[in-house]
Formats: sequence, structure tokens, C-alpha cells
Amino acid sequence: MSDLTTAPPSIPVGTGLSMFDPLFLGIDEYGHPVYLPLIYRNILIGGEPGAGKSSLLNTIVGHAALCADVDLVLIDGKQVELGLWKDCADVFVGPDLDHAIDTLERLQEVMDNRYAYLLSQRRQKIHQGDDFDPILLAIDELAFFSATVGTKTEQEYFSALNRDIASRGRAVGIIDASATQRPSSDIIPTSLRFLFAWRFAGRCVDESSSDVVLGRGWAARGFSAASIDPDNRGEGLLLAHGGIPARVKGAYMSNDDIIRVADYAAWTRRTRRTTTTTTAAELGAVA
Ligand SMILES: Nc1ncnc2c1ncn2[C@@H]1O[C@H](COP(=O)(O)OP(=O)(O)OP(=O)(O)O)[C@@H](O)[C@H]1O
Repeated sequence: MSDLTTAPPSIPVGTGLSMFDPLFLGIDEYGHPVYLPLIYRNILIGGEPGAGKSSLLNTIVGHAALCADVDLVLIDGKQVELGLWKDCADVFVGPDLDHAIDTLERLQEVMDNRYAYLLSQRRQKIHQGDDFDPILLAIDELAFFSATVGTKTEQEYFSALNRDIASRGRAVGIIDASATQRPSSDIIPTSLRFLFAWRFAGRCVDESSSDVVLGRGWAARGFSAASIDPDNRGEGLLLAHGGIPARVKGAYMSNDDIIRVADYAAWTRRTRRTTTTTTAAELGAVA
């Protein structure tokens, strides 16, 4: 059994779920469940249109929405991919580059404040039960903000902010989950890919696109997401602990499933903004 399938003895459900618990991501090619810890990690999701990227991102956001101890920052260029979680989100950004930049600037400030706090406490990273909670930053679609809308300067600024958050955010509990249907080196340069320890390549048009997501050289070693059947949506190669890409079929929630879970999660999260000492209120200031 690979490291990926070694589930912890028990994972709390309902209101006991924590962002420090691993996410149930799907099943591997042998039918084993795949669990992925997200805390202190970032995850990059790439693949051709229809490969199942947004569905995977919804699974990640769904896990986070059900956790009592995480703030949700959702940036969705299409609005409808993550839109069903809007009532759960501390900040929801639609196809608005200015709002996306404001939000990332704010997150950068939160990150710096958290580091100042850690320094004052002579610590290196946050722990479960700390005064401030983890933050999930989910971005769908990366290329919309980094290469489609706005001026080149704005796009570059957005990319620089995202890179900084992915680079420095992990120790202070900021998890960056970014998805793109354009796995090319202009959207995911090597310097960005390196910041994402976990990588999921859904079906890709060719081997070089697959390598842009997973890392150079994997296709030549027989790990190419171009070999995934185009009709097998939601399947991909997951590079995580173990260090070798594994075939995984992502868990899938239908629209109705998401609506049910999101309604429940919004209900459980309804008092967070007034009762927690987290950054939710600060983040909400840019909502
Ligand atoms: N894990 C899965 N299991 C079964 N079907 C899936 C899975 N993931 C996705 N699908 C199917 O594939 C369709 C497309 O998925 P999704 O919207 O997530 O793709 P995408 O890669 O985000 O596409 P785009 O880049 O166009 O946004 C879904 O509507 C669903 O029917």
C-alpha cells in the first residue's frame, strides 16, 4: 500500500472536522481511498477543459467548508465553478481582477502579521488550536487573472502576489489551491510549480502539458496525463507524498450534492464571523 492510501485511524466528521485532518481525494487505481493532508501544503491542478479540475477543487473547498477552523477565500473567474460555496466563503471574488488583487494584497498583509506574531512567540509555524485559523485560497481559473483580463502589469502583479502567498503562506496556515486549463509554461512557470508540493494533472492534450503540471521528465518516465482516456473525467496523476505520480480518480460531487453540503456548511459556519478571533473579519473587509 502506498503512502497515499495510509489513512489515519479516524477522521472526525461533522463539526469536529479540522483543516489539519487529511482530505479524502478519491480512489487510486487499486480502489484504495486516497487521503491528502493539505495543511502546510499547496496544490496545483491542471488539465484540459473538462478534465475534472473544478470538480476536484470543489471537493477541496467542500472539505474546507465543513471544517470549523478554516477561512475560505475563493477566487473564481467564471463565478459558477465555486459559486455554490459563496455563502460559506469569507471572501468570494468573481471575474474582477481589481478585487482579486485587493484580496491577495490583504492576504499578504495577514501573512506578514502572522509571521510577526510567530516571531514574537519564537515559533516557526502555526499549530492546530492556534489563535488564528488556516486559510484556504482557491483560484479557478489561474490563467483568467494572470493572462486574460487586465493589463500586462496587473496580470504580472496578480501572479507575483499569488507566488508570494504560495511561497510564504504555508507555515502560517495559508493553503493555495490553484487550477488551470492552460498548463503551459507561461501560466505555470517552473518557479511557480516548485511552490506547489502537491500536483494533480487531469487529462492533458500532450506530454509537455502534463510535465508542466507534474514536473519536467515525468512523461519520459511513463507518467503522462496525456494517456488518460478523454472520457475518463476526474481521473488524473497525483504527485504527492511518495514522490511518484499515482493514478487517482477524484471524488465527485454532483451539483445537487454540492448544494446540500454547501447549505449545511453555511449553516455550521454562520456564527464564525462574530465568534472567532480569526482573520475572517479582516478578510471580509475586502469582500
Ligand atoms: N471525479 C469525477 N468523476 C466523474 N465525473 C467527473 C469527475 N470530475 C468531473 N467529472 C465530469 O466531467 C465534467 C467536467 O468536469 P469539470 O467541470 O470539473 O472539468 P474542468 O476541468 O474544470 O473543465 P473546465 O476547464 O472547462 O472548467 C463534470 O461536469 C462531470 O460530469
